[in-house]
Parts: sequence; structure tokens; C-alpha cells
Amino acid sequence: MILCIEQVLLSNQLDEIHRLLKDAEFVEGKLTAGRYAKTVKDNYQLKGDTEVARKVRGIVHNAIAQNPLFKASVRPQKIRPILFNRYEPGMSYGWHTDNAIMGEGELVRSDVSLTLFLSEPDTYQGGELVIDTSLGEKSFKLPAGSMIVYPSTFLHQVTEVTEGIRLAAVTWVQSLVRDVQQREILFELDTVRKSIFEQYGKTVEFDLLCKTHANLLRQWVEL
Ligand SMILES: O=C(O)CCC(=O)C(=O)O
Ligand SMILES: [Fe+2]
Repeated sequence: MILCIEQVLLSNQLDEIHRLLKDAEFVEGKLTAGRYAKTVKDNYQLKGDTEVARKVRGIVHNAIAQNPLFKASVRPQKIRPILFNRYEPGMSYGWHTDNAIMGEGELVRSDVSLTLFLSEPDTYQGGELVIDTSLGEKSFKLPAGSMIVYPSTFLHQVTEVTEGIRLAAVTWVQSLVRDVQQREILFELDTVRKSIFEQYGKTVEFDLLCKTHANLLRQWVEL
């Protein structure tokens, strides 16, 4: 299940983030890549241990964590600290898979990867996120403030930026439900029951759907 979620950040939050990132210190992106991904990762990453970094991480983390569509589709258990990528002309991130296990102290299994686009698509050339899905390669370049959420199991790349600057926030999530198909079933049941409730109220059918949803969640959840 690949999901594009619009307007995760509002324009005033985007303005604030761009203001904070304008003079912030960026370091080599290779510092946070796995052994093999390092060889194809060519971008900059916001230096993590500064006041500015903590502030922008907070804004983006809260916006993602509170997004209703993200919560319903991903069922987040742990969210890794947000990273901020900057690609300048000539930079790209070649084909790679994200590490399965992340973190030092508290380990996180990456079930879901996400990119929250921070630059408007017409301000840079190239810089598409390309995902090698079971239906072939799919390319994504979303409006600033929109986010793509995809299973971490896919190979993916960011194509070379040839003009302008591509800023994006990325992170990884361990889900309460490890299996992507189970997550999709729960998400769709939840969507249907919400719509039934809105149209018909708390009917017998709605109660049965709630029961099925809760019982499947009980079977599949990992705490
Ligand atoms: O910048 C992006 O859209 C994705 C970056 C990426 O794949 C990664 O940081 O692992
Ligand atoms: Fe990646």
C-alpha cells in the first residue's frame, strides 16, 4: 500500500520550516546511511544535534503523528527521528533498500518509509522519488507539504536534481501491525465503518464491522 497524503503541513508551517532551515548547518548525508546505501547516497542532511534541528523535527513529527490518514493507514508504534535531506544540482540517492533495523538504544524495525516533500515541484528539476513496486517503477514528486508513505520493503531511489534545491523530510516507522496486507485490510475496514456511521449511524451492521475490526486488530497487533 503506497499512500500519498496531502497537506500534512500547512503553508504557515512550511514557511516556518524554510525560515529555520535557510541558515541551518547541513552535513554529508552518507553519515546516516547503511553500509551499501552509503555508496549511492549523495545529498546533505540537517545536522541533528542543534536547537534548530530539534525545533523543525518537533514541528514535522507532530504534524505526521497527528495526521488522521497516517494514523489509520500506518498504525505507528515507533517513529524514528525525522531527517531533513537537501539535494543540490548534481545530487541524487541511487537505488537502495532502507535498513531493516534502525537506532542504537531503542531499536526500530522499519515497516514503513516516508518522504514529506518540503520544496514545491516547480522550484527544482529532477529529484523524483522512484519506487520499484510490483507494478513496475513509479515516480513521485509531490507538492510541498504532501507526504508519501510506502512499505520499506521496496527498492527506491531519488533521481538526480539538475536545477534548484530539493528539501524533504524523511523517516521510518515501526507499525503495530507488521504485515502490509493486514494493515491494508484494517485500514479499509476502518474507512468503510466510518462511512457507514456517517451515512446510517450506529446500526447493527456498524457494530458488527467494529467487532470484526477490533478482533482482527487483536489478532494481528504486536505490542
Ligand atoms: O529523499 C527522499 O525522498 C528519500 C530518501 C531516502 O530514500 C532515504 O533517506 O533513505
Ligand atoms: Fe531510502
